[in-house]
Amino acid sequence: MTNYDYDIITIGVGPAGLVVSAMGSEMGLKVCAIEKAKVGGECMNAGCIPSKALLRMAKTRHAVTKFPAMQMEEMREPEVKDPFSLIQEQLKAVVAKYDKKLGKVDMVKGEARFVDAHTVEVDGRQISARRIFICTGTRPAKPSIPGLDTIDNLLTNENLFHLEVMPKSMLIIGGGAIGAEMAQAFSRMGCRTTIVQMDPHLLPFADRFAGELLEECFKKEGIAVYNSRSITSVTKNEQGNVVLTTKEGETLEAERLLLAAGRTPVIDKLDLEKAGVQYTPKGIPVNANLQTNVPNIFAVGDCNGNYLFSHAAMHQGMIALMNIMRPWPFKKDFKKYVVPWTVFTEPQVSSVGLREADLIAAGIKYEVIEAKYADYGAAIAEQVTTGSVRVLASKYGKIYGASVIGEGSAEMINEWALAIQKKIRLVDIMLLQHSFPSMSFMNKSIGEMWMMGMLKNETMKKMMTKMLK
Ligand SMILES: Cc1cc2nc3c(=O)[nH]c(=O)nc-3n(C[C@H](O)[C@H](O)[C@H](O)COP(=O)(O)OP(=O)(O)OC[C@H]3O[C@@H](n4cnc5c(N)ncnc54)[C@H](O)[C@@H]3O)c2cc1C
Ligand SMILES: NC(=O)c1ccc[n+]([C@@H]2O[C@H](COP(=O)([O-])OP(=O)(O)OC[C@H]3O[C@@H](n4cnc5c(N)ncnc54)[C@H](O)[C@@H]3O)[C@@H](O)[C@H]2O)c1
Repeated sequence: MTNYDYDIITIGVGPAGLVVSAMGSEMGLKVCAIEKAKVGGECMNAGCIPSKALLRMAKTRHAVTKFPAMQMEEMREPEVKDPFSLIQEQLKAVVAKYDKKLGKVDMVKGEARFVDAHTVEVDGRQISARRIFICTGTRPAKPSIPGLDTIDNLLTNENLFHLEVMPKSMLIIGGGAIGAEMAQAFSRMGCRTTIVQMDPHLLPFADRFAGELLEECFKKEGIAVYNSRSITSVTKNEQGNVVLTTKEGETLEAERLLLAAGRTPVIDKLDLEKAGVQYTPKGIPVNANLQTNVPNIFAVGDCNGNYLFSHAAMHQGMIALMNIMRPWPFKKDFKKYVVPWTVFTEPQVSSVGLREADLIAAGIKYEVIEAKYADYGAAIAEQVTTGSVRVLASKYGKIYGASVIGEGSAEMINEWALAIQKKIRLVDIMLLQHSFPSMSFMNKSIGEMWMMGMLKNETMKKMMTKMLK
């Protein structure tokens, strides 16, 4: 048997690489983790965590606007000082926690590239392993917009959280998850934000109604949204401001420009050809076990182009690792697990399972059951009446998909994820007591609404009347 330096090498230590490395070493494997930048990857350093820190600050500042409605004296929104240095401080504490988890892992700092299917090179040092996990993530995609390359102070998620001062105004190319979250965060921190995107509604990956509702909320807060736009140029004017023009006739100007127009996999410098690993512009294709076309090489997380979320990356890492330990009949197919997601705007927008468009395309008959926050006593009393829980289900209560827009949605969606994954039906949700007055009580209401619908059916009515007599 060939001797290798390690059982496992992970290239990249973001959420995917962290899970593979930490779990692998906990399982007793000899693990080497290679990271060219910072442990924690995009998520911890330039993605989920700093963006949520900023959103929280923004929410706190914005809360002042709600004072009069709560019988408190009206106040001006407080001046913003230096949120970005605070965020960088907070990140150090977050990353330190994760660093600890890698206690027994041999960490190598540098950029890895393949030498062959079992060997990588980092700064001239060759390291071999029985199995190699590529966990290299993505970087911001750069659409071919005339003039984009001339914007010397272009913002992306990579430098956004290192700003020294809050800009007065910002144009955002993209109305997806990053564009929407950052538009609201910056706007609430006092920066006038404008979204310009080519898709017809915000959060193009969500059901249309979700994007439209979010846009309505954004407009009330003064965030401008331009959908279905074709950007013809971006330039800088004499004042140093960015000027963006569209084919539809707008000329928009702002101090800064944030690019949030999707992602590109970070695979170009890996020398994948030397290992024989196939790839496409969307990422490295993998099978159900997360193996590439070269069986001892795995591609886990964003770099394989499936579901670009941290929880999905971590889950894939766990599944891939479990699969290498399991004999064939017991291997798990990573695509069989549902992937809930949340966009952390206010209202939060969450979804899991099939969307209406998916059901229509597949020719599956479905019913829509919707419970509105505006009809729920606790939400009325707490003044959080925007949004709804909306479930797509069969007539007999099989749950296909759910979205929750509103207060507490990031927590509430996980119940629907469990229901879909474990094939729990609406009757079971109805029969589960939910603490009251939690927002997730509305999940139970959906079960009750479904049952009421069933009882309207003539056959059911007759049956019930007979039984009652
Ligand atoms: C602004 C923003 C907000 C986000 N918010 C959320 C959120 O709220 N929830 C959520 O689920 N997801 C969120 N995401 C997405 C999330 O960040 C990604 O899905 C997640 O980070 C992917 O994890 P990963 O491990 O696959 O890759 P990454 O986190 O990108 O990590 C890849 C690592 O590999 C390293 N690397 C690359 N090439 C090499 C090489 N050749 N050698 C050595 N190291 C290498 C990189 O330096 C990096 O550290 C957000 C993203 C952004 C940009
Ligand atoms: N809360 C979360 O879970 C969260 C938060 C942020 C990011 N993310 C992840 O990060 C990934 C990247 O987010 P993103 O917002 O960059 O991408 P996205 O794929 O969500 O949205 C891309 C946006 O860019 C626009 N766009 C693309 N090219 C354009 C062009 N030439 N002109 C105008 N508009 C253009 C699209 O219309 C769309 O609005 C997402 O896939 C998401 O999974 C997740």
